[in-house]
Amino acid sequence: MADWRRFFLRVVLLRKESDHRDAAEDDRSQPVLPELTEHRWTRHTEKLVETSMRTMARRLPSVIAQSARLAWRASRVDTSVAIGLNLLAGVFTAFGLLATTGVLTALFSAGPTPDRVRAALPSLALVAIAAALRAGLQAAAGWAQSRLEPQVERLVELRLYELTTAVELAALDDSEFLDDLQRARSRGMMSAPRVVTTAVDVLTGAVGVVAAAGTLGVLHPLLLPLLLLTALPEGWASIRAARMRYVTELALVGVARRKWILSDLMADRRHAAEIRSFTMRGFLLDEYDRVAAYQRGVELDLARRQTIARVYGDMMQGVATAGVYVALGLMLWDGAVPLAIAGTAVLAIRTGQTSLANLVFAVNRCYEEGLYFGDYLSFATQAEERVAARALPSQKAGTETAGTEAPAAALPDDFGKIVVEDVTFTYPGADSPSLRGISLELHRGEVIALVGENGSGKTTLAKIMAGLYDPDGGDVRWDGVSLREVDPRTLWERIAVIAQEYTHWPMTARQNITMGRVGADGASTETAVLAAARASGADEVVDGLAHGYDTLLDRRFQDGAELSGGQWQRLAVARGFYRDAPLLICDEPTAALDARAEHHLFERIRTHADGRTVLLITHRLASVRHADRIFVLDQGKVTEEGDHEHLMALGGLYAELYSLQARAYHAA
Ligand SMILES: Nc1ncnc2c1ncn2[C@@H]1O[C@H](COP(=O)(O)OP(=O)(O)OP(=O)(O)O)[C@@H](O)[C@H]1O
Repeated sequence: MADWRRFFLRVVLLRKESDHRDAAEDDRSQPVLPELTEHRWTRHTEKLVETSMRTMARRLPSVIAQSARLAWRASRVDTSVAIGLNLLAGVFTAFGLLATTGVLTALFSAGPTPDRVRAALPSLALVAIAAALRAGLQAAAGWAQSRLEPQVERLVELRLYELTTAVELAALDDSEFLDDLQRARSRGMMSAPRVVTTAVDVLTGAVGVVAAAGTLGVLHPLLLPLLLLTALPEGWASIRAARMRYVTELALVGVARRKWILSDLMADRRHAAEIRSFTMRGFLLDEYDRVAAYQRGVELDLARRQTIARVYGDMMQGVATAGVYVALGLMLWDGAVPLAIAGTAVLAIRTGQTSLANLVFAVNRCYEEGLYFGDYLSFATQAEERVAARALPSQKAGTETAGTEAPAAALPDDFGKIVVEDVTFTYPGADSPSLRGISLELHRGEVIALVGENGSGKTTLAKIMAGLYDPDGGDVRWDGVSLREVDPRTLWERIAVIAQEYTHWPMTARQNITMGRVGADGASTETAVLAAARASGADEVVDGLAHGYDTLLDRRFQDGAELSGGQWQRLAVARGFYRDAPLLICDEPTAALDARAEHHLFERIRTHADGRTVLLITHRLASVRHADRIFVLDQGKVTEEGDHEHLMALGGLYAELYSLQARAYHAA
């Protein structure tokens, strides 16, 4: 944005704010919480405020081309019908106007009235046929246009979610990427059908203008500029009203965000208990009222100024129309145009006026939606690039996203040894590495424990071993096969992860265990579900549910059940056991479990969880003393390694932490 424009915009906004402060009825017009405006969320509004009609006209073709491509992909038939019928309707508009000349010529000719009317009938029939055909074509084109909307919507939504579920996990730790995703998901995705609709509106308006202008050109070349003269004031008024809306939106961005946050706090079930116990109701309602009062003031002012702009527009249009009629009168007087042509010209000018005003409005909307749709497109391109960068060579050939071809290297179904070699990793945007050269080995059938203080890197290492992040340096190999060389999905087929932060899936208890993976037949799936539930203690939870395994676990739905934190964790553990995977990664699997359930689970893990290899992360050190080997992590490095006895004899961090916990139990 040019500096002077930035300055001007700021002055406009500051002036508006001070106006509102002056006009405030009481001190409730200003919110008391801090400002929530963020530039990156307002960039398009700023752009719209400063965009001139010329810039819009210059950039519009590329927006229209984008929307045409999108519409074409969504439905070739509906796109062709919407465009083709609109063009045809334009032909009939022009045809109907020209036929009107015939009607008027007959009516204005000399002779008795019945004869004149009879003479006008053939042209009148043509006018009626043209009008009926035009209306029919426009209705059919409108139908195709509205059919396009849901198809475009489906296309862009599916594409977005294909990408969000395919990008590597690290992308979702990148705040820039997350911001772009938010923009694409909220306004960008919504704009896709709108950009297509408004592009068709631009076409409809343009066809109407061309039809009217063409007719006027045929009637008399001087009539053409008259059309522009009368239509411009209304176009000016509608653009000006839209600009005012953008400026107001810009000024209210912070206010609107605060309103959403407050309404979410007051209406969401998660906050309900705290609002009551901390007696926050009055404070929140008061703040909401202040924000709403401020917003109302600004919006009422907008309505007033928009009305004034429209009244000016209407007045100017009235003057221009009067001027046109005077000019037409003079042309008639002068004999430059016959009366019938002048009559048709009046009709053509009215048709052209409406179409031109619609066109200007549609151009403005199409450009606006195009800017937001641009967010969607740039996010999709960015995400596609990320997916392609992660894809293996064989996956890249001929595929847009990862996931349709065979992996470059085959991962063994089971393994003899997993080697982690000198792994380093820094989260996107983080200042320091979370892992600094970690090396360890896991042998088939072992129980390996990772221990260490908060933030030492245990979960990060587990995620790298689970193929959720690629290490920056070093490697993880399954019997010599590097995880970098395999399709991560083949790895995910061979591991089960009981994560530290797991999802409370709003599905049935059974689906929470199977997670879409069902066995060869219903009976074997049921047996596996029951075994996994027994192993984790989830069977006791399910026994207490109204519909057993078919109970929906979400209170937002009818008959949905609410589970406690520990009950959810039992289900998460059952999910891990249900996946019959050779490697089981358990990250704090007992944090919410009661003592009995915890003991039961660790017993199973100690006995190798039915033959699996287990990577266990826990702070309950009493539970790791039976692990085959224990790795102690400190600030992203392995500082101690060995079995319990060895580490206790070493007298290092493990011994210190273990003794601390042991003392706490014996203190009483
Ligand atoms: N998504 C993330 N983005 C940036 N930094 C992260 C992210 N997740 C973890 N970290 C950082 O990486 C370091 C290691 O975190 P990690 O979760 O691996 O520790 P941990 O040993 O599992 O801790 P805890 O015992 O508390 O679960 C920490 O300093 C943490 O702040």
